[in-house]
Amino acid sequence: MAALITGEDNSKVPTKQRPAVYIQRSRADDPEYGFPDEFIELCEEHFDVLYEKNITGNPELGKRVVGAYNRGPSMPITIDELWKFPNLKIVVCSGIGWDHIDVRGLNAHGIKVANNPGVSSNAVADFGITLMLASARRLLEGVPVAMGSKPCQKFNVNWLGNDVSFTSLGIVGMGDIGSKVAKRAKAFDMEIYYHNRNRKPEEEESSVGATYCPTLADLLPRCDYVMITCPLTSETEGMFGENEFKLMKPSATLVNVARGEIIDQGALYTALKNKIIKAAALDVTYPEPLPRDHSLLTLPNIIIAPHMASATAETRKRMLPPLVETVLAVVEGRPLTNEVIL
Ligand SMILES: O=C(O)C(=O)CO
Repeated sequence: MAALITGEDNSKVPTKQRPAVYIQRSRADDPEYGFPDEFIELCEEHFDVLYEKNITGNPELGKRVVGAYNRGPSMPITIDELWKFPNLKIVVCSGIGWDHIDVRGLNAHGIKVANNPGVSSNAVADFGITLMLASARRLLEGVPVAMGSKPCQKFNVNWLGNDVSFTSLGIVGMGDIGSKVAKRAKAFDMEIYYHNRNRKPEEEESSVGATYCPTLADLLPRCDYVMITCPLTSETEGMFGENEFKLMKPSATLVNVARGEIIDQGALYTALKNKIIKAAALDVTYPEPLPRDHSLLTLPNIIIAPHMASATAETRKRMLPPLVETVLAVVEGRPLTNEVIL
């Protein structure tokens, strides 16, 4: 087994010349963050391992780094951070999103970028449905009253929420996550509409029976719930603004499990405050977290989660082997199926 390099202890620098990987932050730094120990162990089967805090002490090892692992959008990896790895070939994002990585900048230095698609789609789809149900059934208003953190006088009010079953859902972004949301929503007998760059006949012809909407203007007026599941790109940034909220039903709820920047948050505040739309349920915002005095946090008709849609123990475990496999493929000159190509 290769030595695990731990910052201060440079006596453990391995002598065996094999490729190395850089892990942006490891559990060795803080057990609440970063990649689990299991990932380090998987990496060690093939590579020597370098962490951010011991780069300076290990120039020789830095030269052997071929792959760098990025923890996620909360920790963007910068070109400045990577200059000590002259032989770096690839930056691998732990999740699906790669919008926090300067793909063009890295490509210009001959460094590829890859993401980790597929493995977290079920968890993210589950969470989108969770947010939709929690918002519709006023879960976050009721629970603190029942559990004692809010005054109990309201205990016996009617707690009237709204139905989800037999309503309509608009899915914005019919990729793997959108498709899994559609299947789940069908089990609630929801009418499914979708908007996507490309039409997806399989979603229309399957039992989901989704209806394609070529524009948001077609989709929004028809939907009781709208869920954003598309990537953040220059086309989708700010896609939901004042005009889109006006096109939505006043009884509609917007759910976002994609990226905060897809919604113009100022316009969302105005739409929720003035009841242009009924509610929002977000797993993502910008920045994350929102400053404690942010206007969105003053509204009663919003739920905000801490970007936790993919956070299940099983999903996080499944995410690990493909990360190792991606760098191995590069080392062995095999084709990549998950390279981010712009
Ligand atoms: O995988 C990602 O990029 C996510 O943000 C999951 O929530």
